[in-house]
Amino acid sequence: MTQVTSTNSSLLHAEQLSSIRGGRVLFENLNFSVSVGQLWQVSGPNGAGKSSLLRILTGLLEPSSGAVYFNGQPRNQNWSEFCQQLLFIGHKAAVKGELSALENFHWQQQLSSVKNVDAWELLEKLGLLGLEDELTARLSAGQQRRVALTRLWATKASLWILDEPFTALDVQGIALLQQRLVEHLRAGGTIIFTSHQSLTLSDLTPEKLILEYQGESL
Ligand SMILES: Nc1ncnc2c1ncn2[C@@H]1O[C@H](COP(=O)(O)OP(=O)(O)OP(=O)(O)O)[C@@H](O)[C@H]1O
Repeated sequence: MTQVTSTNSSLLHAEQLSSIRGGRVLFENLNFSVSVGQLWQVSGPNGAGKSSLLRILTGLLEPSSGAVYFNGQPRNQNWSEFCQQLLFIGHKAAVKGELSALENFHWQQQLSSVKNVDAWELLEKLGLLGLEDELTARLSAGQQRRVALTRLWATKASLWILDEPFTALDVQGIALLQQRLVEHLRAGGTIIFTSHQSLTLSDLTPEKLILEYQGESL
């Protein structure tokens, strides 16, 4: 497992993080620091604990031990600011199947409080024009992913945590997402993502955190 030393200036710092799930140690005493403007890729084999780690970083899952710091303070003491700065998209498409693409976008837009995005332009950019009234549950996996990714164009959050964001996307969708990630980084944003593919965004090479599969059960 790659470990990186802590710095006080980090945006997000993981201190001695351990996770035990399903009677198996996924990772132990994991330390790393993510600075503002960095791109981090978490990789490793199926079941290594990548999604679990991302969920711990977002606060959706408690670590078995250790702590997460945000802007130099325990994240829980900084919770409101952390939530304002965070955009998390999990590995499931995270869309409401009973709503249309357009309704999903409006619903997300309400949550993000970003109002100045033209929904029609965005749907066109994401290749969803003509499908806007279709129930999202009836769209293909890649189209559902595109609906979920509309959030990346309508957010003020600076810290993006994305679990397998490229899943199900076609070549054009991957290029569009890569372009959006580069824009966010160039604007000073920070991204932590998981992917099984090695990735270079423009001239930006991600910092790597590699989890190994710990096969032994407790
Ligand atoms: N809800 C759960 N309850 C109990 N154990 C779980 C749960 N979800 C995951 N696990 C355990 O955690 C392990 C790691 O799962 P996780 O989804 O974090 O791996 P991953 O590295 O993201 O895998 P993949 O590459 O397949 O997405 C699983 O193998 C399973 O043993």
